[in-house]
This record gives sequence, structure tokens and C-alpha cells, in this order.
Amino acid sequence: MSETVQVVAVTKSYGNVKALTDLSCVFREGETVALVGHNGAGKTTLIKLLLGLVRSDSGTVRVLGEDPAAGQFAARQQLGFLPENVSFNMALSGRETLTFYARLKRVPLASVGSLLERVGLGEAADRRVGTYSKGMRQRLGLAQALLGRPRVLLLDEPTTGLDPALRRSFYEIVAELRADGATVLLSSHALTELEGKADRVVIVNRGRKIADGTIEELRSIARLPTRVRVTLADSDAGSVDDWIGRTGAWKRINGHMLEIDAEPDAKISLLRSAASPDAPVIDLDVVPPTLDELYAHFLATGEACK
Ligand SMILES: Nc1ncnc2c1ncn2[C@@H]1O[C@H](COP(=O)(O)OP(=O)(O)OP(=O)(O)O)[C@@H](O)[C@H]1O
Repeated sequence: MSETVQVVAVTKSYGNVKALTDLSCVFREGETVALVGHNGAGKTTLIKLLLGLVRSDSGTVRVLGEDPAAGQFAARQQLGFLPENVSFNMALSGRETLTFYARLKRVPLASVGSLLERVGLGEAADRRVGTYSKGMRQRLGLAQALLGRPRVLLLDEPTTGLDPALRRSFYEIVAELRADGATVLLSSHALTELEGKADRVVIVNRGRKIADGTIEELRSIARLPTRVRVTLADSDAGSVDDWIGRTGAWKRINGHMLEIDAEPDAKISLLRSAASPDAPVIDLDVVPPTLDELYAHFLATGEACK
């Protein structure tokens, strides 16, 4: 996969506020990357650097081989951007709005209708944006970002305001773009919903990158315990207590369920004992550390991983 975005040792301050410090990362074709961090971590600043809206104090930024802050940034045509807060002219219809942006981007106007259909605004295309719900405006923003089949899509908090069904259809569109070879950067606080959607997670904290890898890589680096939960069979209390005593420090969740946080080294032997024929267990669930837990871990340790 070829590299579409290269950020090398970038520092950016606003006055005496350091928004990004010595940040490096690379994004590739066909890759969906989650950019995760608290408020003020520097996510929007990174996106603005990639768009050429702000200039770094030091370091290098390349998008599709070009410097976005240079006067002639021809690759801008191949960038799609959905800002955190979309704002449109309320008096125009959805179709008029998208036609306006298509003209600005010099994209064939014929694509406007199909894009509106794609984001589920086909029927509302000729209504004024002022009558749209927040979710509909967000989808119009997404349609605007998709104009011209961009090779790099920068989506700042894209699912804010979308209900669960719209979120699902949003991630379906992201998956299509990924299959089409686009690089998709999703900046988000909604960590749980990003599991299974992003190929890679980049965590920033106070302007510094503190983690970068697939969720599996981050899990193996963090070495957080895996939660194992078992449902007990209707065995006599004595044999259950005996089994618990032999296998580990289980916590009782209720009368028939136990839970334990298994350290990576102890996980397999614990699962073997829970699955063995003499265990008083009728069901077993394994819950790996969530993205939320990984995020909290990396924030707490400030661990750099790549
Ligand atoms: N134009 C500006 N002038 C001064 N400070 C700024 C400016 N833009 C951003 N900052 C500061 O830079 C830091 C990074 O801000 P940025 O908007 O990049 O964070 P973020 O991760 O996108 O936050 P959020 O999740 O709240 O949108 C913050 O301390 C912010 O206050």
C-alpha cells in the first residue's frame, strides 16, 4: 500500500499553546485510521495541517506527495473534509448546496444526485437545509466531503448527531471508500463504536502521539488483562467453592456468574480449567480489553509504542 500522508516531526504552536509536538505518522492507501484524543489533544490541528489551513512551525507534512501549505496544492482536489461542525446556508436546498460545492471543487455536477442518494438524502434533496435535522445536515456534510471521489478523507467527529442506524450506514460508506483505496482518517471521541471499523488507531495526548497501531498491536503492547466470565452449572456449593479455590480469584457477579481479570500469561491455563469437563461451568465469555480501556491505559502510562 502506498503512503498517502506523511507527517514527520511536526510541531505547531498557537502563541504559547503547543498544539502538536514532534508528531510523526504515516497513512496509507486503503487504510482507515482512528485519530483519538481528549478535547484539545491536537486532532483538529493535525487535520488543518493536512488541509493546508495552518502551517507547521517545524517538521514536514506531505499529502499525496505535496506540501499542503505550499501555494499550489493541486492535491487539494483529491482531499475530502468533513468539519466537526458543519454549517450550510439554510436558505439553499441540499441539492443546491452540493451543486455549489461541486462547482467549487470542479467536480461533474452529474454526481450530485447520486451522492445525495448515497447518504440517504435523495428524498429530501430539494428541501431547504434549514428544515433538515442535525443528522441530515451531517450527512449533507459527508456528501460534500465525498465529492470527486477523494483519495484522502479527513472526517472530524463525523458521527456526532447521527442515530445508531445512520452511524451504521455511515460506516458502510467508510468501508466502501476503504475498499476503493481511499485513506480515511476518523477523528473521534466515540471509541467503542470505532472497534472493528478502523484498521489502526493513533492516540494523541496534549499534542504528542502516545500510541499508534492496530487494536491487536495495542492490546499486545498494553498487556491488559482479559475479562473471563463464566456461568455456573447447578452444582453443589461445595464443589463450586472447591473449583474456585483451585483456579483463581474469581469475583461473584451474581448467584450463577463469576468473573476474573486474567493476566496475559495466565489466560490460557485459566480458560483450560474453565473449559475442562470437571469444571462446574456451562457457559464462558472472553472479553478482550476494549478500545476505551486501551485508551485509558495509554493515557495513564504515556507509553509510546511505535
Ligand atoms: N486558533 C487557535 N488559537 C489558539 N489556540 C488554539 C487554536 N486552535 C487550537 N488551539 C489550541 O490548540 C490545542 C489543540 O487544539 P485542537 O483543536 O487541535 O484539539 P482537538 O483534539 O481537535 O480538540 P477537540 O476534540 O476539542 O476538537 C488546544 O489547546 C486548543 O486550545
